[in-house]
Amino acid sequence: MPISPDMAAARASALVLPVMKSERLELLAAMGRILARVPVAETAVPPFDNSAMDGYAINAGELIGTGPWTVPIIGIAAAGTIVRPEPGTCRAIRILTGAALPSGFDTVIMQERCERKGDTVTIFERPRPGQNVKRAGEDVQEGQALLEIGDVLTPERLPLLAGAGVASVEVFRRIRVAVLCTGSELRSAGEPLGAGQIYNSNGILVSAMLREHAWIEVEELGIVRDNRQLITEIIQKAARNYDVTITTGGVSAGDEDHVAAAVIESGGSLDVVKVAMRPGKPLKIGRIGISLFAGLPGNPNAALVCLRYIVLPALRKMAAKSEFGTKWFPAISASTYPKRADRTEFVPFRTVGHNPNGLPLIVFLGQGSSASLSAIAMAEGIARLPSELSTMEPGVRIDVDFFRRS
Ligand SMILES: Nc1nc2c(c(=O)[nH]1)N[C@H]1C(S)=C(S)[C@@H](COP(=O)(O)OP(=O)(O)OC[C@H]3O[C@@H](n4cnc5c(N)ncnc54)[C@H](O)[C@@H]3O)O[C@H]1N2
Ligand code: MOO
Repeated sequence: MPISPDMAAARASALVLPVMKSERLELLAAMGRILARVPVAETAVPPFDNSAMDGYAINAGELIGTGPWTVPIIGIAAAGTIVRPEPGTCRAIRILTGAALPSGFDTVIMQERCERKGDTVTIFERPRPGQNVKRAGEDVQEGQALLEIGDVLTPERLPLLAGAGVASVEVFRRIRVAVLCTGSELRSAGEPLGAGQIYNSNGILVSAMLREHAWIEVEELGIVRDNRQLITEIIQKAARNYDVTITTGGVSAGDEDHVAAAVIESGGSLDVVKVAMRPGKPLKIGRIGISLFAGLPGNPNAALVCLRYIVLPALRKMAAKSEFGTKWFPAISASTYPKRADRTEFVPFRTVGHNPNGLPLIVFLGQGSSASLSAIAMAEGIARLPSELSTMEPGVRIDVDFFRRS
C-alpha cells in the first residue's frame, strides 16, 4: 500500500539522528551553517549612550521656565571621540550621529529644530528628556544569549553577532551527501548525444538543490549505467563514506530498475517504497548501515518534489537544524487542473494576482507532466493538492511553497 507523503517524510526523518560534531568558524565562513553553541554578547549594543541625530546635546532638566532658550556651545562630539566637559550648567555640545553622549548631557535636539548663531544655539520647544538618544544596551545587553542552537546563520543574523563583538561561532559539521545518477541513456551536457540518449539534468538538479545549503557538503559521483552489480558496488561504497546517498532513476517497475535490489544486496533496508503522490510515486528511502539512502525517481519533477518535501526535511534534522519540516502558505487556485483523488499532487505554479484578502491567486503549469523541465523553470513554486480532492477548480484554497520568497 502506498503511504502518504507526510508519512514518507516522517519515516525518512525517523531514520536519522542529528550530527554531534562541531567546528569553530569565523563569522563569514559560518554563513548558512547551523549553530552548535549559543553565542553570547561580548559587549552591549550600543556599548554607550549615543546620539541618534546630528544636533546639539543638552541636559533637558536645565532648561528653566518657558523658551526659547539660548545656550552657549562648549564643544563638539563626533563618533569615535569622547568629550569630557568642564562642570557647569545650561550649555550645549554640538553632537554628531553616533557620538557618545558626554556625561551630564541626556537629550539631543536635531539641528533642524534649533538655530545656531556663532557659539550659541537657540532652542524653541521644550524637548522630551532623553529624546534622540540611543541608550547603552537598548538593543543587546552584555552577556545576552544572541541566538539558539539549531539556528541557521543568515545574513540577517550574522550582523547581530558581529555587532556584539562575537568573532567566531561553533557550528555543526556539514553533513556529507553523495549524488549518483543511474541510467544507460544519460550523457552529460557538452557530450554528443547518441540515438535514444538524453542529457542528464537530474545530476544538476539534485546537486544544485543541495548546494543551496551551506550545511551540506555534496560529492557528485556522476552517472552509472543500468547494471545491478555496478550500482550495488557504488552505493555500498558511498554508504561507507557519506552520511547520505542520493540516487536518481531506476526505482520503478521496469527490467532495468535496479536501485531497490542494489540497496538490499548492499545489506540495506527500505522504509519507503511507494508513496501516494504525483509525481514521485516510486520513491525509495531506507538505510545502508548507518547511512541514509534516498532513491529519487528519474522523472525530473519527481526527483525535485521528493527531494524537496521528503528527503530535505530528514537532511535538516540530520544537520541539527531546529526546524526541519516544510512550511506551506495559503493561496487560491485561479485555474483548473486534472487532479485525481487518492493521491497528493505537487504542481508547479505561478502567481497571477492577489485576492481581496491578499492571498496569491495561482495558475498551474505543466498540466501534470512530471518530466517538464520548462514548467518547473517558469514556476515560482509548488502547490500541494490534497489527496481527498478529485478535481481542482478556480477559487479553491490550497497550500503553496514558494521556491524563494523574493
Ligand atoms: N509500469 C510502471 N512504469 C512506471 C511506473 C510504474 O509505477 N509502473 N512509474 C512511473 C513513474 S511515476 C515514474 S516517476 C518513473 C520513475 O522511474 P525510474 O525512477 O525508474 O526512472 P527511469 O525509468 O530511470 O527514468 C524515468 C524517466 O526519467 C528520465 N531520466 C532518468 N534519469 C534522468 C536524469 N538523470 N536526467 C534527466 N532525465 C532522466 C528517463 O530517461 C525516463 O524518461 O517510472 C514510471 N514508470
Ligand atoms: O510519479 Mo512519476 O514521478 O509521476 O512521473
